[in-house]
Amino acid sequence: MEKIVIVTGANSGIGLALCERLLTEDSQLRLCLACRNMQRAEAARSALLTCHTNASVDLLHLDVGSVQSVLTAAQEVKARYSKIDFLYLNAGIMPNPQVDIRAFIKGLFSRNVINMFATAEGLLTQQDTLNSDGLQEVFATNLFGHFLMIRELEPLLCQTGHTSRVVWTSSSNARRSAFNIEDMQHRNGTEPYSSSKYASDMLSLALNRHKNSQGLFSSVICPGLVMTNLTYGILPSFFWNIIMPIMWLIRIFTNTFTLTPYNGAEALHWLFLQKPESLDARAKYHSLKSGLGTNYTQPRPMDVDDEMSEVLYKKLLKLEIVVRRQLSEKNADNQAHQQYLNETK
Ligand SMILES: NC(=O)C1=CN([C@@H]2O[C@H](COP(=O)(O)OP(=O)(O)OC[C@H]3O[C@@H](n4cnc5c(N)ncnc54)[C@H](OP(=O)(O)O)[C@@H]3O)[C@@H](O)[C@H]2O)C=CC1
Ligand SMILES: CC(C)CCC[C@@H](C)[C@H]1CC[C@H]2C3=C(CC[C@]12C)[C@@]1(C)CCC(=O)[C@@H](C)[C@@H]1CC3
Repeated sequence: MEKIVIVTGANSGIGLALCERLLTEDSQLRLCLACRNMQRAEAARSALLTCHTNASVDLLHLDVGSVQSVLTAAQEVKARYSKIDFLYLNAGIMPNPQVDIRAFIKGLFSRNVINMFATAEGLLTQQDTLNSDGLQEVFATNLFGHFLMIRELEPLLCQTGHTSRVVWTSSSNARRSAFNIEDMQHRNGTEPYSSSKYASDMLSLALNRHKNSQGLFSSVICPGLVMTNLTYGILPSFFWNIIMPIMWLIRIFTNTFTLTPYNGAEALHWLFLQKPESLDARAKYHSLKSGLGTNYTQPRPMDVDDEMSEVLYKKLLKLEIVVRRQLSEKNADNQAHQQYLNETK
Protein backbone atom coordinates (compact mmCIF):
# COMPACT_ATOMS: atom_id res chain seq x y z
CA MET A 1 0.00 0.00 0.00
CA GLU A 2 1.36 3.45 -0.88
CA LYS A 3 2.62 5.58 1.99
CA ILE A 4 1.11 9.05 2.41
CA VAL A 5 3.75 11.61 3.38
CA ILE A 6 2.99 15.28 4.04
CA VAL A 7 5.84 17.80 4.29
CA THR A 8 5.27 21.38 5.45
CA GLY A 9 7.59 24.04 4.04
CA ALA A 10 8.45 21.68 1.19
CA ASN A 11 9.13 24.25 -1.52
CA SER A 12 12.75 25.00 -0.61
CA GLY A 13 15.75 24.12 1.50
CA ILE A 14 15.66 21.09 3.77
CA GLY A 15 11.98 20.32 3.09
CA LEU A 16 12.52 20.12 -0.67
CA ALA A 17 15.71 18.06 -0.24
CA LEU A 18 13.78 15.66 1.98
CA CYS A 19 11.09 15.24 -0.72
CA GLU A 20 13.76 14.46 -3.28
CA ARG A 21 15.38 11.90 -0.99
CA LEU A 22 12.07 10.25 -0.10
CA LEU A 23 11.08 9.84 -3.75
CA THR A 24 14.47 8.26 -4.46
CA GLU A 25 13.94 5.93 -1.49
CA ASP A 26 10.38 4.84 -2.23
CA SER A 27 8.89 5.30 -5.68
CA GLN A 28 5.49 4.09 -4.42
CA LEU A 29 4.81 6.89 -1.97
CA ARG A 30 2.30 9.69 -2.34
CA LEU A 31 3.96 12.94 -1.40
CA CYS A 32 2.02 16.05 -0.43
CA LEU A 33 3.87 19.38 -0.46
CA ALA A 34 2.14 21.66 2.05
CA CYS A 35 3.22 25.20 1.19
CA ARG A 36 1.99 28.78 1.60
CA ASN A 37 3.36 29.99 -1.72
CA MET A 38 1.71 27.96 -4.48
CA GLN A 39 3.92 29.33 -7.23
CA ARG A 40 7.02 28.08 -5.44
CA ALA A 41 5.18 24.86 -4.60
CA GLU A 42 4.43 24.31 -8.31
CA ALA A 43 8.09 24.94 -9.15
CA ALA A 44 9.18 22.46 -6.47
CA ARG A 45 6.71 19.87 -7.80
CA SER A 46 7.99 20.30 -11.37
CA ALA A 47 11.59 19.94 -10.19
CA LEU A 48 10.73 16.72 -8.34
CA LEU A 49 8.82 15.33 -11.32
CA THR A 50 11.72 16.03 -13.65
CA CYS A 51 13.78 13.36 -11.86
CA HIS A 52 10.88 11.16 -10.74
CA THR A 53 8.55 11.17 -13.75
CA ASN A 54 6.02 8.69 -12.39
CA ALA A 55 5.92 10.00 -8.84
CA SER A 56 2.67 11.02 -7.14
CA VAL A 57 3.22 14.55 -5.89
CA ASP A 58 0.24 16.55 -4.59
CA LEU A 59 0.14 20.19 -3.55
CA LEU A 60 -1.68 21.59 -0.55
CA HIS A 61 -2.08 25.26 0.26
CA LEU A 62 -1.01 25.78 3.87
CA ASP A 63 0.08 28.91 5.68
CA VAL A 64 1.01 27.25 8.94
CA GLY A 65 1.14 30.66 10.64
CA SER A 66 -2.57 31.26 10.03
CA VAL A 67 -5.25 29.48 12.06
CA GLN A 68 -7.83 29.70 9.26
CA SER A 69 -5.40 28.32 6.69
CA VAL A 70 -4.45 25.39 8.94
CA LEU A 71 -8.10 24.47 9.51
CA THR A 72 -8.92 24.71 5.79
CA ALA A 73 -5.84 22.71 4.81
CA ALA A 74 -6.63 20.01 7.37
CA GLN A 75 -10.17 19.70 5.96
CA GLU A 76 -8.66 19.25 2.53
CA VAL A 77 -6.26 16.56 3.79
CA LYS A 78 -9.16 14.68 5.42
CA ALA A 79 -11.10 14.83 2.16
CA ARG A 80 -8.14 13.58 0.10
CA TYR A 81 -6.54 10.85 2.21
CA SER A 82 -7.82 8.10 4.48
CA LYS A 83 -4.57 7.84 6.50
CA ILE A 84 -1.27 9.64 7.02
CA ASP A 85 1.98 7.70 7.39
CA PHE A 86 4.36 10.62 7.91
CA LEU A 87 3.71 14.25 8.72
CA TYR A 88 6.96 16.21 8.52
CA LEU A 89 6.56 19.49 10.43
CA ASN A 90 9.38 21.33 8.73
CA ALA A 91 8.17 24.87 7.89
CA GLY A 92 9.97 27.43 10.00
CA ILE A 93 10.99 31.06 10.17
CA MET A 94 13.62 33.22 11.82
CA PRO A 95 12.53 36.81 11.11
CA ASN A 96 14.84 39.82 11.38
CA PRO A 97 17.85 37.98 12.77
CA GLN A 98 20.68 39.96 14.37
CA VAL A 99 24.16 38.53 14.97
CA ASP A 100 26.05 39.71 18.04
CA ILE A 101 29.47 40.21 16.44
CA ARG A 102 31.14 40.96 19.78
CA ALA A 103 29.89 37.71 21.28
CA PHE A 104 31.03 35.91 18.14
CA ILE A 105 34.59 37.29 18.39
CA LYS A 106 34.70 36.55 22.12
CA GLY A 107 33.37 33.04 21.43
CA LEU A 108 36.10 32.43 18.83
CA PHE A 109 38.73 32.60 21.55
CA SER A 110 36.83 30.63 24.15
CA ARG A 111 36.72 26.92 24.90
CA ASN A 112 33.10 27.03 23.82
CA VAL A 113 33.95 27.75 20.19
CA ILE A 114 32.75 24.43 18.70
CA ASN A 115 29.50 24.63 20.64
CA MET A 116 29.04 28.23 19.44
CA PHE A 117 29.30 27.12 15.81
CA ALA A 118 26.95 24.21 16.44
CA THR A 119 24.23 26.02 18.36
CA ALA A 120 24.77 29.78 17.83
CA GLU A 121 24.27 30.11 21.58
CA GLY A 122 24.44 33.75 22.64
CA LEU A 123 24.91 34.93 19.05
CA LEU A 124 21.45 35.35 17.60
CA THR A 125 18.43 37.46 18.45
CA GLN A 126 15.30 38.14 16.38
CA GLN A 127 12.55 40.73 16.23
CA ASP A 128 9.16 39.09 16.30
CA THR A 129 5.73 40.58 15.48
CA LEU A 130 2.07 39.81 16.12
CA ASN A 131 0.20 38.07 13.32
CA SER A 132 -3.43 38.62 12.29
CA ASP A 133 -4.59 35.95 14.79
CA GLY A 134 -2.99 37.98 17.58
CA LEU A 135 -0.25 35.38 18.06
CA GLN A 136 3.51 35.90 18.02
CA GLU A 137 4.52 35.03 14.49
CA VAL A 138 7.48 32.74 15.27
CA PHE A 139 5.48 30.79 17.85
CA ALA A 140 2.50 30.57 15.48
CA THR A 141 4.59 29.33 12.54
CA ASN A 142 7.22 27.12 14.14
CA LEU A 143 4.98 25.58 16.80
CA PHE A 144 1.32 26.42 17.21
CA GLY A 145 0.17 26.03 13.58
CA HIS A 146 1.78 22.60 13.49
CA PHE A 147 0.17 21.69 16.81
CA LEU A 148 -3.22 22.71 15.45
CA MET A 149 -2.58 20.69 12.30
CA ILE A 150 -1.89 17.58 14.39
CA ARG A 151 -5.04 18.21 16.45
CA GLU A 152 -7.17 18.59 13.32
CA LEU A 153 -5.64 15.52 11.71
CA GLU A 154 -5.98 13.28 14.77
CA PRO A 155 -8.69 11.18 13.10
CA LEU A 156 -6.12 10.22 10.42
CA LEU A 157 -3.07 10.15 12.67
CA CYS A 158 -4.57 8.10 15.49
CA GLN A 159 -6.19 5.06 13.89
CA THR A 160 -6.37 1.63 15.46
CA GLY A 161 -4.10 -0.84 13.73
CA HIS A 162 -2.13 1.87 11.93
CA THR A 163 1.04 3.67 12.97
CA SER A 164 1.54 7.33 12.07
CA ARG A 165 4.62 9.47 12.56
CA VAL A 166 5.15 13.18 13.04
CA VAL A 167 8.67 14.56 12.71
CA TRP A 168 9.64 18.06 13.88
CA THR A 169 12.51 19.93 12.26
CA SER A 170 13.85 21.46 15.45
CA SER A 171 17.32 22.88 16.01
CA SER A 172 20.34 22.66 18.27
CA ASN A 173 19.60 26.36 18.82
CA ALA A 174 16.65 25.20 21.01
CA ARG A 175 17.54 26.22 24.56
CA ARG A 176 15.72 25.82 27.86
CA SER A 177 16.96 29.23 29.05
CA ALA A 178 15.29 30.92 26.05
CA PHE A 179 11.91 29.43 26.96
CA ASN A 180 9.57 30.65 29.67
CA ILE A 181 6.46 28.59 30.33
CA GLU A 182 4.68 31.75 31.58
CA ASP A 183 5.42 33.38 28.23
CA MET A 184 5.30 30.42 25.83
CA GLN A 185 4.80 32.72 22.83
CA HIS A 186 7.96 34.61 23.77
CA ARG A 187 6.25 38.01 23.73
CA ASN A 188 8.86 39.51 26.02
CA GLY A 189 12.14 38.06 24.83
CA THR A 190 14.58 38.43 21.96
CA GLU A 191 15.06 34.74 21.12
CA PRO A 192 11.68 33.61 19.77
CA TYR A 193 13.34 31.12 17.40
CA SER A 194 15.23 29.30 20.14
CA SER A 195 12.12 29.40 22.36
CA SER A 196 9.84 27.96 19.65
CA LYS A 197 12.29 25.15 18.87
CA TYR A 198 12.64 24.28 22.55
CA ALA A 199 8.84 24.23 22.78
CA SER A 200 8.68 21.81 19.82
CA ASP A 201 11.12 19.48 21.62
CA MET A 202 8.85 19.47 24.67
CA LEU A 203 5.68 19.10 22.65
CA SER A 204 7.12 16.06 20.89
CA LEU A 205 7.76 14.47 24.28
CA ALA A 206 4.19 15.24 25.42
CA LEU A 207 2.72 13.90 22.18
CA ASN A 208 4.52 10.61 22.67
CA ARG A 209 3.20 10.38 26.22
CA HIS A 210 -0.38 11.04 25.17
CA LYS A 211 -0.59 9.47 21.74
CA ASN A 212 1.75 6.45 21.47
CA SER A 213 -1.07 4.23 22.73
CA GLN A 214 -3.17 5.50 19.81
CA GLY A 215 -0.51 4.71 17.23
CA LEU A 216 1.00 8.20 16.86
CA PHE A 217 4.78 8.60 17.34
CA SER A 218 6.64 11.91 17.36
CA SER A 219 10.35 12.56 16.76
CA VAL A 220 12.60 15.60 16.70
CA ILE A 221 15.60 16.31 14.50
CA CYS A 222 18.26 18.98 14.02
CA PRO A 223 19.54 19.32 10.44
CA GLY A 224 22.81 21.03 11.50
CA LEU A 225 23.91 24.30 9.92
CA VAL A 226 22.53 24.28 6.37
CA MET A 227 22.82 27.00 3.74
CA THR A 228 19.19 27.80 2.89
CA ASN A 229 16.95 30.87 2.56
CA LEU A 230 16.80 30.88 6.36
CA THR A 231 20.57 31.14 6.85
CA TYR A 232 20.98 33.50 3.88
CA GLY A 233 18.59 35.80 5.77
CA ILE A 234 21.05 36.05 8.69
CA LEU A 235 23.95 37.70 6.85
CA PRO A 236 24.10 39.34 3.39
CA SER A 237 24.84 36.88 0.57
CA PHE A 238 28.17 38.47 -0.34
CA PHE A 239 29.32 37.94 3.26
CA TRP A 240 28.37 34.28 3.18
CA ASN A 241 30.26 33.95 -0.11
CA ILE A 242 33.37 35.46 1.48
CA ILE A 243 33.27 33.23 4.56
CA MET A 244 32.22 30.07 2.70
CA PRO A 245 35.81 28.70 2.35
CA ILE A 246 36.18 29.18 6.12
CA MET A 247 32.90 27.32 6.68
CA TRP A 248 34.16 24.36 4.66
CA LEU A 249 37.36 24.47 6.73
CA ILE A 250 35.43 24.56 10.02
CA ARG A 251 33.53 21.52 8.78
CA ILE A 252 36.69 19.45 9.35
CA PHE A 253 36.39 20.19 13.08
CA THR A 254 32.64 20.06 13.59
CA ASN A 255 30.26 17.41 12.29
CA THR A 256 27.28 19.79 12.61
CA PHE A 257 28.21 21.84 9.51
CA THR A 258 26.11 19.79 7.13
CA LEU A 259 25.88 22.83 4.83
CA THR A 260 23.80 21.38 1.96
CA PRO A 261 20.03 20.76 2.22
CA TYR A 262 20.65 17.15 1.10
CA ASN A 263 22.96 16.55 4.08
CA GLY A 264 20.65 18.48 6.40
CA ALA A 265 17.76 16.18 5.47
CA GLU A 266 19.79 13.12 6.57
CA ALA A 267 18.05 12.60 9.94
CA LEU A 268 14.60 13.23 8.41
CA HIS A 269 15.34 10.57 5.80
CA TRP A 270 16.86 8.19 8.35
CA LEU A 271 13.73 8.41 10.54
CA PHE A 272 11.62 7.43 7.54
CA LEU A 273 13.44 4.09 7.54
CA GLN A 274 13.19 3.38 11.28
CA LYS A 275 10.56 1.47 13.24
CA PRO A 276 8.94 3.95 15.67
CA GLU A 277 9.23 1.53 18.61
CA SER A 278 13.03 1.61 18.25
CA LEU A 279 13.22 5.40 18.70
CA ASP A 280 13.95 7.37 21.85
CA ALA A 281 11.28 10.00 22.69
CA ARG A 282 13.84 11.99 24.69
CA ALA A 283 16.42 12.15 21.92
CA LYS A 284 16.94 14.68 19.20
CA TYR A 285 18.19 13.05 16.01
CA HIS A 286 21.02 15.09 14.49
CA SER A 287 22.03 15.13 10.84
CA LEU A 288 25.82 15.05 10.89
CA LYS A 289 28.66 14.99 8.38
CA SER A 290 32.01 13.44 9.23
CA GLY A 291 35.35 15.00 8.24
CA LEU A 292 35.60 12.29 5.57
CA GLY A 293 32.30 13.40 4.09
CA THR A 294 29.96 10.65 5.33
CA ASN A 295 26.39 11.57 6.30
CA TYR A 296 25.03 9.97 9.43
CA THR A 297 22.36 10.40 12.10
CA GLN A 298 23.06 10.49 15.80
CA PRO A 299 20.59 10.67 18.70
CA ARG A 300 21.53 13.10 21.47
CA PRO A 301 19.56 13.54 24.70
CA MET A 302 17.24 16.58 24.83
CA ASP A 303 17.17 18.88 27.85
CA VAL A 304 13.43 18.35 28.44
CA ASP A 305 11.34 17.20 31.39
CA ASP A 306 7.95 15.52 31.62
CA GLU A 307 6.44 18.03 34.01
CA MET A 308 7.08 21.14 31.94
CA SER A 309 6.16 19.40 28.69
CA GLU A 310 2.82 18.45 30.25
CA VAL A 311 2.17 22.06 31.32
CA LEU A 312 3.02 23.24 27.80
CA TYR A 313 0.72 20.64 26.26
CA LYS A 314 -2.19 21.75 28.47
CA LYS A 315 -1.51 25.41 27.71
CA LEU A 316 -1.54 24.70 23.97
CA LEU A 317 -4.86 22.89 24.31
CA LYS A 318 -6.29 25.92 26.13
CA LEU A 319 -4.94 28.32 23.52
CA GLU A 320 -6.49 26.15 20.83
CA ILE A 321 -9.93 26.65 22.39
CA VAL A 322 -9.38 30.42 22.52
CA VAL A 323 -8.22 30.78 18.91
CA ARG A 324 -11.02 28.56 17.61
CA ARG A 325 -13.58 30.70 19.45
CA GLN A 326 -12.00 33.93 18.20
CA LEU A 327 -12.02 32.62 14.66
CA SER A 328 -15.64 31.54 14.70
CA GLU A 329 -16.63 34.96 16.16
CA LYS A 330 -14.63 36.68 13.42
CA ASN A 331 -16.23 34.51 10.74
CA ALA A 332 -19.73 35.16 12.15
CA ASP A 333 -19.03 38.93 12.15
CA ASN A 334 -17.83 38.76 8.54
CA GLN A 335 -20.90 36.78 7.52
CA ALA A 336 -23.25 39.26 9.23
CA HIS A 337 -21.44 42.14 7.56
CA GLN A 338 -21.70 40.45 4.17
CA GLN A 339 -25.41 39.81 4.69
CA TYR A 340 -25.90 43.46 5.65
CA LEU A 341 -24.08 44.58 2.49
CA ASN A 342 -26.19 42.24 0.33
CA GLU A 343 -29.42 43.52 1.87
CA THR A 344 -28.53 47.19 1.47
CA LYS A 345 -27.47 46.69 -2.19
N1 LIG B 1 19.05 26.09 7.78
C1 LIG B 1 19.50 25.70 8.96
O1 LIG B 1 20.68 25.81 9.26
C2 LIG B 1 18.56 25.16 9.97
C3 LIG B 1 17.20 25.07 9.72
N2 LIG B 1 16.38 24.54 10.68
C4 LIG B 1 14.96 24.41 10.44
O2 LIG B 1 14.73 23.75 9.23
C5 LIG B 1 13.43 24.06 8.74
C6 LIG B 1 13.50 24.34 7.26
O3 LIG B 1 14.23 25.53 7.07
P1 LIG B 1 15.28 25.76 5.90
O4 LIG B 1 15.12 24.73 4.87
O5 LIG B 1 16.59 25.96 6.51
O6 LIG B 1 14.84 27.18 5.37
P2 LIG B 1 13.94 27.63 4.12
O7 LIG B 1 13.65 29.05 4.38
O8 LIG B 1 14.58 27.24 2.87
O9 LIG B 1 12.64 26.75 4.30
C7 LIG B 1 11.61 27.10 5.15
C8 LIG B 1 10.34 26.60 4.54
O10 LIG B 1 9.26 26.90 5.44
C9 LIG B 1 8.26 27.55 4.70
N3 LIG B 1 7.44 28.40 5.52
C10 LIG B 1 7.82 29.46 6.26
N4 LIG B 1 6.76 30.02 6.84
C11 LIG B 1 5.67 29.29 6.45
C12 LIG B 1 4.29 29.38 6.70
N5 LIG B 1 3.77 30.33 7.47
N6 LIG B 1 3.47 28.46 6.15
C13 LIG B 1 3.96 27.48 5.36
N7 LIG B 1 5.26 27.36 5.07
C14 LIG B 1 6.11 28.26 5.61
C15 LIG B 1 8.99 28.32 3.63
O11 LIG B 1 8.07 28.67 2.61
P3 LIG B 1 8.18 30.05 1.78
O12 LIG B 1 8.97 29.71 0.58
O13 LIG B 1 6.76 30.38 1.48
O14 LIG B 1 8.84 31.04 2.66
C16 LIG B 1 10.02 27.31 3.23
O15 LIG B 1 9.48 26.38 2.33
C17 LIG B 1 12.95 25.22 9.59
O16 LIG B 1 12.04 24.75 10.55
C18 LIG B 1 14.22 25.71 10.28
O17 LIG B 1 13.96 26.31 11.51
C19 LIG B 1 16.87 24.07 11.86
C20 LIG B 1 18.20 24.15 12.14
C21 LIG B 1 19.15 24.68 11.21
C1 LIG C 1 32.04 36.76 10.95
C2 LIG C 1 30.64 36.54 11.27
C3 LIG C 1 29.96 37.53 12.03
C4 LIG C 1 30.29 35.10 11.35
C5 LIG C 1 29.01 34.80 11.95
C6 LIG C 1 28.69 33.35 11.88
C7 LIG C 1 27.30 33.11 12.36
C8 LIG C 1 26.36 33.96 11.53
C9 LIG C 1 26.98 31.62 12.33
C10 LIG C 1 27.84 30.86 13.35
C11 LIG C 1 27.01 29.69 13.82
C12 LIG C 1 25.80 29.70 12.89
C13 LIG C 1 24.57 28.94 13.20
C14 LIG C 1 23.34 29.34 12.73
C15 LIG C 1 23.22 30.62 11.96
C16 LIG C 1 24.53 31.24 11.54
C17 LIG C 1 25.56 31.17 12.64
C18 LIG C 1 25.06 31.91 13.84
C19 LIG C 1 22.06 28.62 13.06
C20 LIG C 1 21.47 29.39 14.20
C21 LIG C 1 21.02 28.64 11.95
C22 LIG C 1 19.71 28.06 12.39
C23 LIG C 1 19.78 26.98 13.41
O1 LIG C 1 18.72 26.47 13.76
C24 LIG C 1 21.04 26.56 14.05
C25 LIG C 1 21.18 25.09 14.28
C26 LIG C 1 22.29 27.17 13.45
C27 LIG C 1 23.47 27.03 14.39
C28 LIG C 1 24.74 27.63 13.92
